[in-house]
Amino acid sequence: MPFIVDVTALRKSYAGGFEALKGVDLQIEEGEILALLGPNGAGKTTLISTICGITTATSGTVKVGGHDTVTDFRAARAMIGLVPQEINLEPFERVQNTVKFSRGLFGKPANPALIEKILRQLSLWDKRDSQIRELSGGMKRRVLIAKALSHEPRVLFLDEPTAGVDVELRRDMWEIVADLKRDGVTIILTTHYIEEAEAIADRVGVIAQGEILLIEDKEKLMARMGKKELEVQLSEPLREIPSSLVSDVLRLKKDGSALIYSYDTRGERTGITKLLADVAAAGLILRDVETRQSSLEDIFVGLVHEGDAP
Ligand SMILES: Nc1ncnc2c1ncn2[C@@H]1O[C@H](COP(=O)(O)OP(=O)(O)OP(=O)(O)O)[C@@H](O)[C@H]1O
Repeated sequence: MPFIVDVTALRKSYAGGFEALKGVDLQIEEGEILALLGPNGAGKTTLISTICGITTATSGTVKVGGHDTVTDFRAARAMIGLVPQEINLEPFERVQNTVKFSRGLFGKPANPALIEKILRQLSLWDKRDSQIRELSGGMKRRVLIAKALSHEPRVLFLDEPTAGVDVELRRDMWEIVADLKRDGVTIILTTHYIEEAEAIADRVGVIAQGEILLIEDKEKLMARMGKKELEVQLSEPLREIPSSLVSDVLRLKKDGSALIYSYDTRGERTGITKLLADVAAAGLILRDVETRQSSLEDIFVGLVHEGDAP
């Protein structure tokens, strides 16, 4: 099946010569949720804006639903819904009218039943006659999503949908995204919140300094790069690791209360039995042991940090 979004060798230099995208390739399958993670200034918004045809690429091609976003702009744009980072709504307009108007801009005939469905899905139906200025920040974000969905796009871009919203609303947003996926909408979102990618994405892309450093199925990524740690809590804190135990995979917790042992979950042997025997032989008394899996956050920080290296 052809990709619903197909980006090839995309470059963008802004006036002044700053290269915000340095040859990005990105293929997205219909119906998936892709989370793009990256530090400030990585190029996430530039990438989304270029795919949506709001920013002009310096070179490279973008196809959405098989339509080139330059030579076949209208057909490509009709397939795309974009929820921008900034709230750019008309304060005196009413919710329902704003959403209807957005649909009209795409030359689509009025469809009150669809607008009602969208407003209900986003819990905005009760607010349909409110003026935008009367809404809370979270409600305004929902209106942005409703506008973006009004022309029935197949691909929805959400640029930091939950930046600055409270925990409850963030969870509501995640449910909204899951609902849209069930309706078959492909979703690409940018985020600074790793737990957001962990919670909702099928695939995760990491972008830094205008390049995609990695793009992979979330579960596989976590299994492949995941390391485990064993924390051996001691009954008496230590000042330093006893010489018989010194190794590159063992470190002392800052307060000296525990030894932290890293091991690879894929290895045939974890080395834990030997470690515990060595700990006992060194005369240390254990209080407790705990294991933990490294998170997407550890993976992300490691990658972006590597990207900074000269
Ligand atoms: N119109 C512009 N003119 C010149 N430089 C720009 C312009 N827009 C963005 N940039 C630069 O391009 C780089 C990428 O910006 P972009 O907004 O795409 O990053 P981002 O990953 O979305 O960041 P954030 O997470 O902070 O939103 C930044 O260094 C930014 O300063």
